[in-house]
Amino acid sequence: MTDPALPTVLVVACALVDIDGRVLIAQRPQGKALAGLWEFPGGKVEPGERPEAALIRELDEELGIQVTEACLAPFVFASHAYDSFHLLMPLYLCRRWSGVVTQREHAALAWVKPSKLADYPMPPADAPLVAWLRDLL
Ligand SMILES: Nc1nc2c([nH]c(=O)n2[C@@H]2O[C@H](COP(=O)(O)OP(=O)(O)OP(=O)(O)O)[C@@H](O)[C@H]2O)c(=O)[nH]1
Ligand SMILES: [Mg+2]
Repeated sequence: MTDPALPTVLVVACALVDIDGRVLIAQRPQGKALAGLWEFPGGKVEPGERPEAALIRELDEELGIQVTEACLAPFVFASHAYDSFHLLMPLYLCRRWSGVVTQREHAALAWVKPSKLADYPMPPADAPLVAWLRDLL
C-alpha cells in the first residue's frame, strides 16, 4: 500500500502534435528531479489556478508559444505514486498554437512519431500515456 498521507500534486502536460503527426517531447534539465528524462511540456498547477490556465502559462514559459483554451483537448491522464507525492497529471492534445517552439527551460526538444516515443526514456508515470498516444493518435 502507498502512504495515504502523501500529497496529491496536480501537474498539467501537453502533447503538441505537428502537421506530420509527430509529438513534442522535452528533456528535463540537470538540477531538476528526473533530470535527463524526456517529458511532455507542462508543470504544476499553482494554488487558485485553473488547469487550462496553468498549461497555457507553462507552454509560454517553457516553449515560448501561445495556445488558446479552445485548442487544448483533454486526452488521457496519469495517476502515479512517486516516493514523496502522488502525481495526478492530465495530458491535453494540442494541434494549434502561435509562435515558434523554442527551447527555453529544457536540455533538448524532439519531435517524435508516436511509434518511436518508447525509444526515449521518460518518467515512470508517462508509460501509459505513451501507449495511448501510439494507439489513438
Ligand atoms: N511536465 C511534466 N512533468 C512530469 C511528467 N511526468 C512526470 O512524472 N512529471 C512530474 O511532474 C512534476 C512536475 O514537473 P515540472 O518540473 O514540470 O513542474 P514545473 O514546470 O512547475 O517546474 P518547477 O516546479 O521547477 O517550477 C515533476 O515531479 C515531474 O517529474 C511529464 O511528462 N511532464
Ligand atoms: Mg515543467
